[in-house]
Amino acid sequence: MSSPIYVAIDTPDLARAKLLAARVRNHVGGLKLGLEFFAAHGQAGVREIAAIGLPIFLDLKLHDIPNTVASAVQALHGVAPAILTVHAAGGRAMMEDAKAAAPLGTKVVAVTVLTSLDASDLGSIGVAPDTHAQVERLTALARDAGLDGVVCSGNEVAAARKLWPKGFFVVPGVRPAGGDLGDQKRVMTPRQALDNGASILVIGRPITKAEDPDAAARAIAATL
Ligand SMILES: O=C(O)c1cc(=O)[nH]c(=O)n1[C@@H]1O[C@H](COP(=O)(O)O)[C@@H](O)[C@H]1O
Repeated sequence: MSSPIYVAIDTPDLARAKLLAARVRNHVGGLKLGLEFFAAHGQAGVREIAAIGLPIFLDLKLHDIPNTVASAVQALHGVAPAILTVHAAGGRAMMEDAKAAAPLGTKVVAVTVLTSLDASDLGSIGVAPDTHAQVERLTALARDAGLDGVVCSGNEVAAARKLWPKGFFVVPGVRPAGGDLGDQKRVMTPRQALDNGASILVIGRPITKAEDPDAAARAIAATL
């Protein structure tokens, strides 16, 4: 079975992205490219990284009116990523239209509550300050909209999977024991996140900022 680790290649520097991807390629299951990389290099850049031969998770976290999101997803057919993100908070119609516009083999997954937010952050944007309840609510909405899965933290993934046993669960906010949290607030170790029901783990800085990214990826893989 291929590794559940997707490395977040978060850099606007194409040469660095290629180097990182090439260094970790034998010990991870896929590569995640997000806003930072896409803003700098667009689809041409995605194709260059895809040429390394691993599945691509294109994390654009689309969140707009249904027509705009569907048109953006349609415009991505040239890269047809393995996984694509939208924000569940965009609503059911937006998610339905995003899925309908996606290439056949692309899993469309919805971000529930960002792992950089805690209960008090939810309160500050007018949402009930309960991350579990909000993840569960948005997971049910994504399931009913016909998406493939959701993104949530390792803290909520067991409860979310209970609501959607066949869903595809993406867990970021993953840190090896004692690792630097950075801007993440809801974190978990890779082993715990998998045990709780994650389908894949998104791991960025613990690998990409390590002196030896390949060794860091291997060390994390060894804990799984
Ligand atoms: O959709 C995501 O991948 C995502 C959702 C979320 O709630 N939290 C989150 O951190 N991410 C992404 O996961 C990666 C985490 O990176 P590190 O914190 O460096 O491991 C980043 O690329 C984030 O954009």
